Amino acid sequence: MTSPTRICCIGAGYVGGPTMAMIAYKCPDIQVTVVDLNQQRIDAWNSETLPIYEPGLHEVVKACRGRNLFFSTDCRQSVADADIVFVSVNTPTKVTGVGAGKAADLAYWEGAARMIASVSTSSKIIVEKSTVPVKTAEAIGKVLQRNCADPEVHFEILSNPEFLAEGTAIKDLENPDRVLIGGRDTEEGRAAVEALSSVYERWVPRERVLRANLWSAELSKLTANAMLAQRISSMNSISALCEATGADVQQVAHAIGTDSRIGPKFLNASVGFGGSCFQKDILNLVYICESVGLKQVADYWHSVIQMNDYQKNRFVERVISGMFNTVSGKKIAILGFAFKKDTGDTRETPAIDVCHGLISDGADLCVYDPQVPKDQIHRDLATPKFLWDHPTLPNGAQMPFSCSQIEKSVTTSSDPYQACAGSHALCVITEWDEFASLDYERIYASMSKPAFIFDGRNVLEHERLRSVGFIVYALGKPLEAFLRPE
Ligand SMILES: NC(=O)c1ccc[n+]([C@@H]2O[C@H](COP(=O)([O-])OP(=O)(O)OC[C@H]3O[C@@H](n4cnc5c(N)ncnc54)[C@H](O)[C@@H]3O)[C@@H](O)[C@H]2O)c1
Ligand SMILES: O=c1ccn([C@@H]2O[C@H](COP(=O)(O)OP(=O)(O)O[C@H]3O[C@H](CO)[C@@H](O)[C@H](O)[C@H]3O)[C@@H](O)[C@H]2O)c(=O)[nH]1
Repeated sequence: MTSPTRICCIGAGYVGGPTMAMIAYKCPDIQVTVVDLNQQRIDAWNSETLPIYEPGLHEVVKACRGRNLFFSTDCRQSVADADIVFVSVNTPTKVTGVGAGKAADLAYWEGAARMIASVSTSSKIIVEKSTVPVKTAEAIGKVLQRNCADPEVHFEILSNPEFLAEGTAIKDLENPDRVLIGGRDTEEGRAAVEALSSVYERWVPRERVLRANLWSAELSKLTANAMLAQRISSMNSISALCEATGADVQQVAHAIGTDSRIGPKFLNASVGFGGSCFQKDILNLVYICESVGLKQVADYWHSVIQMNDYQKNRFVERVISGMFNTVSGKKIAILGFAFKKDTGDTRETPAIDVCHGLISDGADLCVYDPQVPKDQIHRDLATPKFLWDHPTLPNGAQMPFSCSQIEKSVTTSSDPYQACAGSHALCVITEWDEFASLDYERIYASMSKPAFIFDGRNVLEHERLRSVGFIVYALGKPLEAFLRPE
C-alpha cells in the first residue's frame, strides 16, 4: 500500500485529536476518523467547545470537520474500514500489581489491540502513537495476530512516537523538528514505513522524516523526554545553589545557553516540571532499566524525578519559612494551576504539590487560572498520585485530603484581583503571560501586609514589585534581606 485513503485513530485525547486534525487538514483526500470510548469527549470534539484548549486547534478542526475529519464512538466500524490505525490511548503509570508506581500500564493499549484484531477483515498498518515501553510492538503484534480470526489478515506494526508539546501542539505538528517512524527491516516493514511517510511528506520535508528500527523509535521517545526533563532538573538544582550563593539562575542559564553545544532551550528553572509525560516516561525508563538489571542507569534517571520533587518541596518550604514559619490561617492566592501556560491541562501539575504542601500547613488558598475550572482543581487536589489517568479508583487507594477538607481550604476565582484580595501572599505557579501585566499596585493595596510574592516561574518584574512594597521571592535569584535566615 503506498497511498492510504482511510485512517482511523483510537483515542481522541491531547495527542489523537490534534494529530489527526493536522493530517486531515493537510491531506484532504484522506478520510480521518478519530474514535474514543468516551462519549462526552467525542460530543465535545463535534461541538463548538472542543474538549482541550490548544491555540490554533479550533481553526484546523473547523476547516476539515465533516469534510474528511470525523469524531465517533463507533470504534469497531471505523477500525474495520481503515488502512492505517493509529493507537493513541493513554499509557499511565501502573498503580497496582507488578511494577506499580513505575511501569507503564498497557491495559488500554491491549484492549485496543484486541478490538482491532476482532473486527479486522483486511490487512492494516497499526501505528503506535502512544508512548510505550521498548518492545511493546512485539507484544502487541502477538495479541493482534493471535486474536484475529482470519489468517490472511496481516498487521504491520510501526512506531511513530509523538513529540508535540501542549500549548504549541499545532505549531509543532505543522512544522515538526522531525517525524520518527520505526518499522521492521523486511519488505512489508519497509513498505509500511513508506506508506506512513507518504502521509507526512504531504507537508513535512522528506529529510525530516527519520526512519529507525522499531525498538530504537520506541526508546528514542522515552530518551527524548528524559533528556528534556533532565535539563530542567539540572537547572532547578542550580537554582538552589544560586539562592545559597547569591548567583542568578537566569544569568547562569543565559551564559551556558549561548554555548552552541548546550543551546538556549529548556533551561528555565521553575517550581518543577509537570505534565502527563515527563514523570511517567522517566519512571517507565527506570522500570525498564531495573528489569534488565541496569540498577545504576535506573538510579541515574530516577534522580531527575527526585530533583523535581525536591524543587516542589523547596518552593513550599520557602513560602512557609518566608512567612514567619507558618501559613496557618493565612490566605494565599495561587496564580496558575495548569502545568504550563496556554493549556488547561493539569496532569501532574506542580500546583498540586504546592497546594498540598500549603494546605498541610493550614493555609487557605484561592486559585486563579484562566483555563482550569473549579471542579477540575478540586478533583485534582483530592485525587491520589498517579490516579488521575485511571477512570476508577482501585480498592484501598489513599486520598491525600478528603473532598470536604479541599472544599474548606480551597476556593477559586475567575478574577485574579478577587483571588488576591485579602491575601497574605501570591504564588505564581504557571507562567501565563497575563500575570506580567496585572495591576500590582491595585493588588498590593488589597492585600494584608507584609505582602509577599513567590514567583515560581520568574515571569514578574521583581524590582518594580519591590518598589511597590512587596516582599519578593524570585526562584534561583539572590534572596532579599527580609527572606534571609537570621
Ligand atoms: N499529552 C501529550 O502532550 C503527549 C505528547 C506525546 C505523546 N503522548 C502520549 O500519547 C498517549 C496519549 O496521550 P494523551 O495525552 O492524548 O491521553 P488522553 O488521556 O488525553 O487520551 C487518551 C484517550 O484514549 C481513550 N481510550 C483509552 N482506551 C481506549 C480504547 N480501548 N478505545 C478507544 N478509546 C480509548 C481515552 O478515553 C482517552 O480519551 C500517551 O501514551 C502519552 O504518553 C502524549
Ligand atoms: O525550561 C523549561 C521548560 C519546561 N518546563 C516545564 O516542564 C514541563 C513540560 O513542559 P513541555 O515539555 O513544554 O510540555 P509537554 O506538553 O509536557 O511536552 C513534553 O512531553 C510531551 C509528551 O511526551 C513531548 O511530546 C514533548 O516533546 C515534551 O516537550 C512544564 O511543566 C513546563 O513548565 C520548565 O520548568 N522549564
